[in-house]
Amino acid sequence: MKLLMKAPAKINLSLDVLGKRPDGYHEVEMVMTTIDLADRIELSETTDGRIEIISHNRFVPDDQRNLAYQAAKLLKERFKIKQGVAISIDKAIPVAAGLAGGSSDAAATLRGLNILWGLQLSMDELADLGSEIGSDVSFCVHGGTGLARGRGEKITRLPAPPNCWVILAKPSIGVSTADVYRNLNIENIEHPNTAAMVKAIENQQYKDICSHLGNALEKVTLNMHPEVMHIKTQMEKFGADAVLMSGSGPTVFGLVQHDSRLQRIYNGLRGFCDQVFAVRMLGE
Ligand SMILES: C[C@@](CO)(OP(=O)(O)O)[C@H](O)COP(=O)(O)OP(=O)(O)OC[C@H]1O[C@@H](n2ccc(N)nc2=O)[C@H](O)[C@@H]1O
Ligand SMILES: Nc1ncnc2c1ncn2[C@@H]1O[C@H](COP(=O)(O)OP(=O)(O)O)[C@@H](O)[C@H]1O
Repeated sequence: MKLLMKAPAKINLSLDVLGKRPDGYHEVEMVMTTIDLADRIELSETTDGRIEIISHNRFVPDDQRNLAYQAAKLLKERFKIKQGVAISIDKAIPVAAGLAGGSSDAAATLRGLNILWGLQLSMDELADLGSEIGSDVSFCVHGGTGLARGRGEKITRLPAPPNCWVILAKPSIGVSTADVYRNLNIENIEHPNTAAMVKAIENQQYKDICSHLGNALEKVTLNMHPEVMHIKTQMEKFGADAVLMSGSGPTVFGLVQHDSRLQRIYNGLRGFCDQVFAVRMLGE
């Protein structure tokens, strides 16, 4: 049997870091939402018991380092599954971009194998398992919009934000999440207002969402990679309503409601940036 799964990217509308934990991770508060930029994952049952990764993207590992591989291994071992699976990854989400592509592939693999192997696990149980693979996997299991706490694995669902376009531009550099957290100075963080962002979403106030976009990691990545600042400035200049870096970066996203302005921003960015996308939020 074969199963085709959609693995959407996320953006962080708000990302706050509250402190460093004894386990080396950081305590965070993040408002995240999935967007209609997605990898496609095809899961095919095999009888040889092996887990195989098929990917034609040179930045995506095709062995046990792949987060989708780790998701399959976790379920196979925990539930003593004899069958194998071939996982084919058709990559649309830029890699190491702050868009959780790898985490979303892992989440889609968990959701898909839950069906293929008849495990009957709830979304909460799958999200708990996902947190063993990476901090963003729990959110990606649920998708939609959510408030993430802890190291990112404690999820409270939120309603869909009001309709708007999301324009993404990824400079041609990859950023290591671990490096960004390592270079963060805990004493000198500009904290976004998470509660105000949650309220803006609950009240469907697009303008308030725009004014409360904020990311405590942005300054760190901007210092490491000045080209990210250039993209931010250009996106603002071309007329986005609000602009922010997603996650640990380097992808920058802009929000805009009017179609005419969307075209202008898209064309302007394409003039100097190879990877530009205009997508919708997926909502709840
Ligand atoms: C920054 C964020 C925001 O959504 O996303 P990305 O930019 O990676 O998309 C996440 O916090 C990233 O989540 P994820 O990429 O799953 O992180 P993990 O694999 O768990 O951790 C990678 C490394 O980041 C650091 N890390 C991660 C999460 C966290 N709350 N505190 C940390 O200090 C740790 O050094 C860890 O070794
Ligand atoms: N399925 C996957 N897709 C992309 N990258 C993966 C995957 N599995 C493991 N990786 C590794 O994870 C790293 C971070 O990838 P990604 O999830 O795209 O970035 P981010 O954490 O910035 O959102 C990559 O450099 C890559 O080596």
